[in-house]
Amino acid sequence: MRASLVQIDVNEAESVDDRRARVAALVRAQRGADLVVLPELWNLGGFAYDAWQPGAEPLDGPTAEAMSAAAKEANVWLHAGSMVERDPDGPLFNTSLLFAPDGELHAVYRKIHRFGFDSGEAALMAAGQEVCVVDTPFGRMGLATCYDLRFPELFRAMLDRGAELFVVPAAWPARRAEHWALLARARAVEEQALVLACNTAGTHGGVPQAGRSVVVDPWGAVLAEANGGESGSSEEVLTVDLDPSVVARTREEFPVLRDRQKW
Ligand SMILES: O=C(O)CCC(=O)C(=O)O
Repeated sequence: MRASLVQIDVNEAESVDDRRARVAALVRAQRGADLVVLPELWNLGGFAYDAWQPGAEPLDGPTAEAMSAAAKEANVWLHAGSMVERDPDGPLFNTSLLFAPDGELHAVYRKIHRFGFDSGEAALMAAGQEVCVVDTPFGRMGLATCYDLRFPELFRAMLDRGAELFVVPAAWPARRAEHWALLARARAVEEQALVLACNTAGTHGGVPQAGRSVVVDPWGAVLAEANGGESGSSEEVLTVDLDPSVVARTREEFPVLRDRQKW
């Protein structure tokens, strides 16, 4: 299986329309990959709070439409990262979309843990309520978003629903780049799963982004990592070949999950 994680530079110098068109072209350029992954809120910016209300879209809006078409043209599975979704009844959600190679919307995940404490997502968005694990040709895929990475109980809940790989789009700040790298590996080791974590690059909303998109195997080995860190990051397409059967093999060879206690 070939995966391409597109670590997008999100910055205010580029209009949302231009970025949408540029990202669609980047997805189309990944033809030959099996799975393409984009970061969290790449169209408006994870810290561009003022843009969320005016730029929110429904699930059949221009961003979803462009991503569906790009997945189809490239003939890839596309985890299109997340967008600000406007629910017809009012609230905004931070919503991730997974498209199949025929352009069909295969899964929708609304971010459960909102980042920002008393501001940002926590103030402006509603929390998702549904754990999301879906079948794909690469195994059962669990969907989580950015701050969710800090909550192991969500990953256990996905494991209990059969998850074998996790895809995690993010807009994770450079200031906490080491947390990002550590937590991506921790989730892979504790759930004995593959983790594909795609972050944004550049600076938006005044917040430099960590980059360091990463693919981790169930042993915690980093299979590929993009540029970035505490001093900032730039756009990069991270392509990696992986064997999804490593998950079943690892769980059989080193069966720690069998020793779980429930109380
Ligand atoms: O947990 C963190 O340090 C960053 C989380 C975040 O930026 C987000 O969820 O958007």
